[in-house]
Amino acid sequence: MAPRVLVSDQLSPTAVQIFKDRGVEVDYLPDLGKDKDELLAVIDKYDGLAIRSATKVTEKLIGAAAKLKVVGRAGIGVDNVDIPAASRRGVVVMNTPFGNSITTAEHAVAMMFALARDLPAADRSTKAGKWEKNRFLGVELTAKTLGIVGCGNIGSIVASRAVGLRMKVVAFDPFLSAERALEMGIEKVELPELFRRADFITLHTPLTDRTRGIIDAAAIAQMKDGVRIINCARGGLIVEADLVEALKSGKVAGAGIDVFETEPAKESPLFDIETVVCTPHLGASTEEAQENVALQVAEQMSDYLVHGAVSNALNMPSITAEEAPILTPFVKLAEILGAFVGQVTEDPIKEIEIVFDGNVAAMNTRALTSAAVAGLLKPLVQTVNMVSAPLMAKERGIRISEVRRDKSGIFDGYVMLNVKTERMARSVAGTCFADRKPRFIQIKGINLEAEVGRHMLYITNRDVPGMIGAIGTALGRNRVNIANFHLGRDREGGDAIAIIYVDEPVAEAVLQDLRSIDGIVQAKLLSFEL
Ligand SMILES: NC(=O)c1ccc[n+]([C@@H]2O[C@H](COP(=O)([O-])OP(=O)(O)OC[C@H]3O[C@@H](n4cnc5c(N)ncnc54)[C@H](O)[C@@H]3O)[C@@H](O)[C@H]2O)c1
Ligand SMILES: O=C(O)CC[C@@H](O)C(=O)O
Repeated sequence: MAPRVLVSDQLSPTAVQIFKDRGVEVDYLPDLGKDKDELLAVIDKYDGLAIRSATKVTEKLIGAAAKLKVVGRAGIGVDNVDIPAASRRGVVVMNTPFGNSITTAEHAVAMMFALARDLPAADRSTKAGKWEKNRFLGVELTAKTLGIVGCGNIGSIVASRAVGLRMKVVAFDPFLSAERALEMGIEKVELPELFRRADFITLHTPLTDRTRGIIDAAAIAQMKDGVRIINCARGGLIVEADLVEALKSGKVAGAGIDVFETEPAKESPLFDIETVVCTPHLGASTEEAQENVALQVAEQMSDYLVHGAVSNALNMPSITAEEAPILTPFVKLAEILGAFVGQVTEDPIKEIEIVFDGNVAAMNTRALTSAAVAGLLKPLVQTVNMVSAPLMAKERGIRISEVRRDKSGIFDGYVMLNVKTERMARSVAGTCFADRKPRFIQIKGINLEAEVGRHMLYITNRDVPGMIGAIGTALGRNRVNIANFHLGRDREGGDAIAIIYVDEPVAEAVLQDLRSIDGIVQAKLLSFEL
């Protein structure tokens, strides 16, 4: 029987045609995504669901979707899809990472012009017959400083346009290397400096725990008087109440807002402020971008449903059916090693070397490398996947190399990740035993053997008596249950590490408590998707 796909958001007709051409039955019901109950009632009939941002793919919806195999997002952001829930149910989630980047960058640039010359207000006033020539005194963009927060696909396109407009561009992005910034003709700065120097600030990060509320009252206080702020990325990056206050006081001279804390935004205090230009999440809305993303999502979903081929999946590696049983645990291992380094590293990464030792060297190391790089980039680039990770690393000027070598130690095979940042080198190695469970076997050159858990404490300390007791007491005092405790040290009395597998995530206050123990150098909470 032919697979059946539901398109529940507005998508270009190209998508429907492609599904049909590829032998996939398709129901195009572009308003269904807005009606949660109706969607819930019919979703069990479909193998695929093609969406934009209106359809919310919740755990409940996935639970009701008995046949669902793939969700295809015609666009970039997947914050409307519960990916862990989809993964748990074996539903592949795909997006189209580059199809609307130019269009969205152009929207941000359009916002910048609109703010610089007060275009919407001038339009309203002129059409009202007021001819207020003296009221609208704009500012030039030439020679002004644009601060870009998040310089990935879209941010770097905005940068290139702004450079063409003869603006000075400063960018903050932990994954932007100084070399890449130089290549683009922009300056890499830290966030406080960007706030201090920018006349215009534009946001192009995903919405993550680290970026939520990145523009709040405290951030605005550091900015120039009269700064103009643009958000064509995600609502939630700006604390809207704080922005409203700053607009009212005149500290912020204008704001271009395409995305809102709550969408659809039918009302907002921002709407009452004359210097705010709002659009209803139109960043990706051009004929070209919608054509690109519709075509791409329909091709990808059809390929998966008809041939089992996977591309641009956020929760599944691209692996053939034959290699899957052997490779899958090592793909997870590689991703975990990457996630370990990604979570403990704050500097821009310059080099990643992946060593495949023993029997691992004979596997599909490309998939393993992609998984390691995806794991490494994930704490910052939420939507990275195994397909996009190598390209994203390249765009960020990160050099990747692979080393394959014969068995060199007691393990039949293992994977080691050596990462160089601008300031330091890091190394972590792991393997899978017959039980297919990933284990850390070496961190910073220190041997240990630690099964990987969802929540782990990574502690570095001096090798002195009493550390285990002190750590255990601090965790007990804070009612943190220890599932497993692993230790290692480089030499007697030297540097030591502890990897502690805990049942629940640990609060920052507990980490502070641990850090206050004499002899502890650092304590971090790490999370892994298992
Ligand atoms: N308005 C729209 O219609 C529309 C359309 C497309 C994309 N988007 C949104 O635009 C955003 C950017 O998309 P993209 O394709 O450029 O993504 P991307 O992943 O290519 O780039 C995001 C960049 O943000 C950086 N970053 C992550 N955390 C950061 C932090 N704390 N501080 C500074 N930088 C940080 C990452 O290193 C990365 O380079 C996403 O939120 C996406 O959902 C909106
Ligand atoms: O589908 C849209 O209109 C918005 C898409 C955009 O938010 C994205 O993340 O790609």
